[in-house]
Amino acid sequence: MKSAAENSSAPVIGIVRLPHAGDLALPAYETGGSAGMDLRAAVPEDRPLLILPGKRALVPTGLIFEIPEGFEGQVRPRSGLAYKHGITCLNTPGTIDSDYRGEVKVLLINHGDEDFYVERGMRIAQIVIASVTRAEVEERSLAGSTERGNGGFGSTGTA
Ligand SMILES: O=c1ccn([C@H]2C[C@H](O)[C@@H](COP(=O)(O)OP(=O)(O)OP(=O)(O)O)O2)c(=O)[nH]1
Ligand SMILES: [Mg+2]
Repeated sequence: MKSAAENSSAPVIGIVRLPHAGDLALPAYETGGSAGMDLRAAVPEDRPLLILPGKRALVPTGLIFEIPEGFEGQVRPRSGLAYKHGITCLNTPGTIDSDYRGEVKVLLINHGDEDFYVERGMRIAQIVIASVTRAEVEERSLAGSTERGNGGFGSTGTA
């Protein structure tokens, strides 16, 4: 499989380190076929961030992403953290707009029943770069008829 660097059509994501990112590793695809690049927590080495059961926290990454127009970043949970500790992203997938120039942060929630400490450098979530279609909006007086009509929320049954 081609790496992103070998794939000439791959969008280039600019990344700017803020001072508290220090020498943390930049987001990277962990395997050749990974969809997401893992994001690391830029919390102080000597001050892990405690998330109590049922509570949430905005975790800094120390990074500004410059995503090209036509793409977005989707911040998604890591299944290992969810399975082992009940830690997930509250607003999932988080949306990183291509025109956002602030620090990317990850909103974690502790759905587990034990205290969870976010340590510096911990891989807390992953970011998937996806293309975006921007649509136009057109107001209409009537919606066209379809087989489904207004059926939803289980209207087709379960079996
Ligand atoms: O998990 C996330 C979600 C969002 N953001 C940043 C990037 C994004 O471009 C911006 C706005 O996100 P969103 O549109 O989801 O939030 P909003 O509540 O609609 O805020 P705004 O009014 O600023 O758009 O916040 C993050 O850093 N992490
Ligand atoms: Mg918004």
